[in-house]
Amino acid sequence: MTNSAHYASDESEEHALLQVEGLKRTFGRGSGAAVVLQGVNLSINRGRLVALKGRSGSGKTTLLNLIGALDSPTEGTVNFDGVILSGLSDKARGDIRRTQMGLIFQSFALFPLMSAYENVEFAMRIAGVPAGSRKEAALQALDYVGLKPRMHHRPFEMSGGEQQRTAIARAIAHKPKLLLADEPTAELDSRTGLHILSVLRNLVREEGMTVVMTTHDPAIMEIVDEVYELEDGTIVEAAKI
Ligand SMILES: Nc1ncnc2c1ncn2[C@@H]1O[C@H](COP(=O)(O)OP(=O)(O)OP(=O)(O)O)[C@@H](O)[C@H]1O
Repeated sequence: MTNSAHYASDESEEHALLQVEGLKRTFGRGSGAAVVLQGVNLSINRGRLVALKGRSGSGKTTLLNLIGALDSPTEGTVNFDGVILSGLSDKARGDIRRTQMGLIFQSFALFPLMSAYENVEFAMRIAGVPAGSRKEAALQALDYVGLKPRMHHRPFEMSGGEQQRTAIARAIAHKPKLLLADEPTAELDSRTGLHILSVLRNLVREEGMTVVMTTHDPAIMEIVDEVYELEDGTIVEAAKI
């Protein structure tokens, strides 16, 4: 990032990894338009584990997609590590997402014909990690989530928890600053879900990663540092724990 025009000028906000201001997202136009986010503000510092909660349809995934530069706001800004995402070209935004963020989806979204190792290695190729360091980084990430012994298995040969741990390994292998997870425990039984949460907790505690996840899961509230509650597209409660 060398284009200083995209850097935020406010020195006092320097420490926040993520600063969301006046974020609005409307889908459609005219009388059929759906206003899904109507002015969301939040500020998240490095090394925090953060939950976005709210009932179904409150706008959690929409907000996560905007933070992850998968979508563009109708109004407002997402400032990621000093860079206003909507001020960038599509390519520059994609580069930031691939190299500085990691994404985990509810449905794991693994390539079915690739082993766990190949899934992780392939994602690093996409993230532009040099060939010489991919193998070691993939093994390290798989080891971190406790999956090294099963790394040659393909998704259909793994349990749901193992698939989700593969998805986490894939999302962290390139050492992103920010990990975004959309309902990471939704498809899992409660015990497996707790295991996944402890992996996320450790990533924050031991690696200093910043994690933002959407959830309906009450167990998640037990382990997070901050909770933002969304209702009808606005934050109705923000709690630092
Ligand atoms: N591309 C789109 N076009 C039109 N409406 C959309 C689009 N994406 C989301 N919405 C609407 O925005 C609202 C919020 O959706 P969103 O997925 O952000 O909610 P959520 O809080 O994540 O819900 P859930 O907990 O069920 O996943 C919903 O009413 C949804 O129908």
